[in-house]
Amino acid sequence: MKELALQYNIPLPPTTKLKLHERENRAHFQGTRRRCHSIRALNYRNATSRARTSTIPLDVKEFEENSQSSNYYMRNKDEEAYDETMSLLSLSVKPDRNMALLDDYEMEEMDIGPDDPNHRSGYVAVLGKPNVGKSTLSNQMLGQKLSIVTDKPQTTRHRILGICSGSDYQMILYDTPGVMDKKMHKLDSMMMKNVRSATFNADCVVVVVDATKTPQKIGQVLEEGFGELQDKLPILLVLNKKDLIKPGEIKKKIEWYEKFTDVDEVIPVSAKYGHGVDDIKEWILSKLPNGPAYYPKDIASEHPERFFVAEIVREKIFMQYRNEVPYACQVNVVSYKTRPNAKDFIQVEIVVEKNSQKVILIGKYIDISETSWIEKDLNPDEMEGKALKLLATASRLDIEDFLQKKVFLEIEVKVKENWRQNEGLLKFYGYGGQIQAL
Ligand SMILES: Nc1nc2c(ncn2[C@@H]2O[C@H](COP(=O)(O)OP(=O)(O)OP(=O)(O)O)[C@@H](O)[C@H]2O)c(=O)[nH]1
Repeated sequence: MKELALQYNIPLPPTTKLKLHERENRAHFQGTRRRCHSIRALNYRNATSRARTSTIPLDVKEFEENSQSSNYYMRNKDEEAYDETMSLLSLSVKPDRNMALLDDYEMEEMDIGPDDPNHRSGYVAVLGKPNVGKSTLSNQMLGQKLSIVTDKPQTTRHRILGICSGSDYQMILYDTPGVMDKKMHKLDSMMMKNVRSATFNADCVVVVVDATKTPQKIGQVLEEGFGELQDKLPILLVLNKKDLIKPGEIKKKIEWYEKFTDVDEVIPVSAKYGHGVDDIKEWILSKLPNGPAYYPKDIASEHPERFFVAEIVREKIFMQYRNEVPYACQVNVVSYKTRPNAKDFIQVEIVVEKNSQKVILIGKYIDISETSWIEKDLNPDEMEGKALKLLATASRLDIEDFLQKKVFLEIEVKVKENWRQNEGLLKFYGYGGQIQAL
């Protein structure tokens, strides 16, 4: 009956549909469990009736129409209001725990025990200034790389949701963009708004600071994170990069933070080397409320695969180019086709603000100051036009490693003047708190 309904695209009650989706996912990701980046949020449900392959990207107009209907749905949690065409994933809605309820077969399959009164679950917002190591720490806690890590500040643009599960707990981490002093573009303001909505859902907050820097009050970080929120959440201050300073200095800095900030605890760590990460987990667990899991335990993120594909390409851009160019790039996966007897076909566009940036990305001429990939003994003339090819190869290898399968990757560079100031485009690119679900 359910299969027939799906076949003829007859709307099903949301819960049924969600369960069907879970089964599809389980079959699809057989053998690659830990890499399953499935989606189970409340407002993703109707995307389940579409094929996993999505070829036609939404345009800005369609996006706006859909986001309106999804807001409508959020206001009226009434199944009649469910819009069959919507395929947007809201990053600010906490899923209903009941939506994750599974049948016996699924519980057994996913290694979830029966109702455990001591089970804990909740949301954790990871906040801090740019480049302090938030993404490195989140990746360490998750045990896999979900957020991109570079030596350049402000590389995290979206809130990355990572799910870390154990037999008796589930912590859902929001790795947020670094809190900035100055907001240069509309993009920066929208990113900061998203930082705030991460704490809106959170049960506790982890503020990361750089141990090599002079201690600083964390007021701005908390203000950006909490906004108008009245209730103060438990706050842990993580003194990161302890490997770079002397033990005596660590002690002094811990004392300073304990004395001059209003945090519940200070823990020194070295996220890069995994030192102290278990202490952070232990602190978080002590703050999470009792309750069942929000997501099945084998799921690592709520974001779709195409989101991570775009993030991988963005990371490679940061590694290959210098100065302003990486910051002016927006990466979109415009088409992702899974093909049964061929490699997956992924089409990516990189949007830049000026033609001069496009020229640098493609590598039509080489400006040593803008690129970091050029090797000293290579003649720049020989490299002409090869920059994009190098970028595509580096990206493809990482995407294949991430997806655990071979892909065909095509990258195109486009110019959209001042996209970082264009609110409509920014929302379309996911900075308004909603990303395209497929
Ligand atoms: N030595 C050392 N380096 C670290 C440590 N943690 C992070 N780093 C480095 O610090 C740099 C920034 O790390 P990220 O994790 O990208 O920092 P972030 O806070 O997420 O940065 P934004 O995207 O700007 O918000 C990278 O080069 C990391 O390798 C650490 O414990 N020790």
